[in-house]
Amino acid sequence: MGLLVEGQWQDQWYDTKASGGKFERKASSFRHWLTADGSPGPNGQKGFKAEPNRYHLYVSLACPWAHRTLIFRKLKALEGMISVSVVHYLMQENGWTFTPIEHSDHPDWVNVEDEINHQEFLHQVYTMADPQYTGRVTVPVLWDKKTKAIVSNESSEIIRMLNVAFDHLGARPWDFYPEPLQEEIDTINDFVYRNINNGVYRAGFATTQQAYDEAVQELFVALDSLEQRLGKQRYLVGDSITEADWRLFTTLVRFDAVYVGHFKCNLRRIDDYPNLSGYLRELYQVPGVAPTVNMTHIKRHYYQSHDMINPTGVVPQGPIVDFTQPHCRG
Ligand SMILES: N[C@@H](CCC(=O)N[C@@H](CS)C(=O)NCC(=O)O)C(=O)O
Repeated sequence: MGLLVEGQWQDQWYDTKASGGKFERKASSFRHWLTADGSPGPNGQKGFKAEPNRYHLYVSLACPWAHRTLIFRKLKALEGMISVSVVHYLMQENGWTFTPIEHSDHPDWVNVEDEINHQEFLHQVYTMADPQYTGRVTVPVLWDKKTKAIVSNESSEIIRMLNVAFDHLGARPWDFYPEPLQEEIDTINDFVYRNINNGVYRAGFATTQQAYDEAVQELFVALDSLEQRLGKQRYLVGDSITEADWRLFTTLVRFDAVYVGHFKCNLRRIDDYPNLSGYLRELYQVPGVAPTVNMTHIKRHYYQSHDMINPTGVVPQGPIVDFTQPHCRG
């Protein structure tokens, strides 16, 4: 686990000393935009034109942020237009790697290889795009094969691009960010990001009791309020699935298996919330979503990569969770 400083890899963990034991996530660095015609995106940064077979996603199957982009690629039927490389689930002294995984007979086995740039480490892909890059080397990465550039490494923006940029090229016309709902989606996204998506990390990576206590309290107050909300409506915003649901889903699906134990988010399990657990199963059962969830990568990544939290690297066997049970929603 480390970062690049002026293009040089340095192995170091997050520094929480300066922030009183709190984990503070840094903003992503590459913020260009994919658009139908190559015009600049909403943030005014350089636009890249949507073209079939031009773009590539680097993801970790363990990572909740990267998982969002895989779900959008699947549901928007972009698999034939955007290729993918999966990194090894372990993130240690070299960060994300393409080291081959043994046990190819395992049912959750996937090929771990950079078939596009043939690199060994993801940080080498970052320095191909910017030889002087300083910052963290995170997934997901949206890569332009044509100009050998990183379009974006910010998942919330990549899913917005995938939502519309390829529609004229035959993507499935399923709009997860419809105009009349945008304000409400943005509001709930902010709440879910701070308290839940990033809230579990703020709890898990806290290095003082106070920072942990605060994060856990805020996390469960937020989950309790969403439990209420989902008692009155089927989805987070209105009566159809939106981007806000997928952003919450990737945290919920990891919660009982990883965040309860490894990140000590253990006041309650998602399974203890009738509405949230039914909602989670419903989203999991949307055709195409289940194959994007790889519990082997998820559990092994967290329990084996963070050795300051789990020095033995032992991965627990449970809990037994079955997202295929009836969801009883709607
Ligand atoms: N804001 C980014 C966050 C991505 C992120 O933090 N990914 C994690 C994996 S779950 C990562 O790659 N971490 C490596 C690091 O921080 O060095 C996004 O949503 O795309």
